[in-house]
Amino acid sequence: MTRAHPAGPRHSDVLPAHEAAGPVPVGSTELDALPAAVWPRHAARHDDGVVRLAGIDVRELAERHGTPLFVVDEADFRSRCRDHAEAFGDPALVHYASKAFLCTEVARWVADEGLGLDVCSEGELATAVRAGFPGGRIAMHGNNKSVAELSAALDAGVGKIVVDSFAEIARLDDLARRRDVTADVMVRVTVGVEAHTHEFIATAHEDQKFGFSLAGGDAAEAVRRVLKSRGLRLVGLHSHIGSQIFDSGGFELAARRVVGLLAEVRAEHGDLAETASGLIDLGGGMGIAYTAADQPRSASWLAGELHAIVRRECERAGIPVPRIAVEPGRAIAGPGTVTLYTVGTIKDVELGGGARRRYVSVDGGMSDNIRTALYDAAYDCRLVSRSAEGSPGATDPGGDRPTLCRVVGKHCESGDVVVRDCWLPADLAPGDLLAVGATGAYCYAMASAYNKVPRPAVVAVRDGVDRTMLRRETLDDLARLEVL
Ligand SMILES: Cc1ncc(COP(=O)(O)O)c(C=O)c1O
Ligand SMILES: N[C@@H](CCCC[NH3+])C(=O)O
Repeated sequence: MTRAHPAGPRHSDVLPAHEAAGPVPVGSTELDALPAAVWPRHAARHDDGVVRLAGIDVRELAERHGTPLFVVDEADFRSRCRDHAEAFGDPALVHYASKAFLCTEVARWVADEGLGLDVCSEGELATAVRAGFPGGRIAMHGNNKSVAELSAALDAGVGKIVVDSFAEIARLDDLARRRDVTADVMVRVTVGVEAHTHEFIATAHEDQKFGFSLAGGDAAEAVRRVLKSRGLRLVGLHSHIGSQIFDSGGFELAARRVVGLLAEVRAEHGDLAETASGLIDLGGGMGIAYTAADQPRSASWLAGELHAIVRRECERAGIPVPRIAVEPGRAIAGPGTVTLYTVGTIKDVELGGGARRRYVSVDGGMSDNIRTALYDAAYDCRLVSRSAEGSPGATDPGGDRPTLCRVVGKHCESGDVVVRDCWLPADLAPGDLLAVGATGAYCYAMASAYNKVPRPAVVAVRDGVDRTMLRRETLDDLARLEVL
């Protein structure tokens, strides 16, 4: 086991919550700021103090669609697709990891931008198919793909299936031969890298469920079995080390080890130029800024690093340089979306020793954002329906200070926290709109209807126009599975 950069950079997902809130803002300008790395590329606070998203007043959005509301900046999403495509030199080598957020419309955007799509269930695949996503540009993942899922993938003409277990290799070979087709597969390799991220979202250390161990020899054996199977064709090797990663150390180590396996495969099986030597997929995991404390790297920087390391390792091993594919999810979907909430109640709680905490309850919570409860994630939260200017203490350093708040949801759970600590104006009041930034990845995708709270709507905004992509769940929707 190798730990990549054990003392790596600190970022908001690992900061103690009070530190994640940042220093006390000195005035309304700081309270009103929308840190550029965190907020959508087309978010701006206008002179009237109200935030516009792609030119649309957040109060209008709340009025038309209700809150909580996910607002997706379409041009932001698309521009991040392009950033990655340019960085990696070919849009088809960038597979958007649809688990971050997927609906039919988003699948169309990804198709439009020429990217590939990574799916990991029959449901994600069905959404892609419904969108008319070209099957050949889809890759299918999963550590326990069922016969039904593998069959659906073959029927959809999925371009690549990333095999993850010996049972799956046999299962897929059988299904492909029955259909008289050859399935293109990649072997998912567990490279033994402990990525510097939350333990729940690290995926390349040995002790976990994904992939074939490199160190234990299973990866080499998986390659042997694929090469022996008449229904399968090996098109590359795959590694994914985890998610929300800021430094390149883990990716570098993974790349080095995958290239090492590639060299072994060539030594054992000869020149597979048309097949395994052609492609390595280094997965997703690129970190984004959730608060101003986070400093994510650009796609072009990461692409430069990965290309350099793969080239160097291939030269050292004396093998041809493969193409490099990646699967960013969060880095494409995350920063362009915000969640709008309406403040419902405000409560000050004595903590002892004179300390107090202000609980600000909003109309959503852990059902639309489980990441805070699950990973202790930090978020940037702002008052967006008006400026903090005029709020007591916001402009007068001698007056009441901006208040350190905990933004909580409406669920029957004390861990129902949306933003553990953030500074908000002292005069925040019921009816004010708050927005939480960078909620495009793994928020709606992991939403639930806990406490029978309906899931929010998701709207796309672009050039002053808003469009509902997913309508708000209704009480009737919640009852639709009941068999009476
Ligand atoms: C195999 C695979 N690829 C890509 C991703 C996308 O990760 P991220 O959204 O962090 O880029 C994941 C999720 O961690 C994954 O499991
Ligand atoms: N759901 C996680 C990431 C796991 C990604 C899937 N392998 C998150 O919110 O950060």
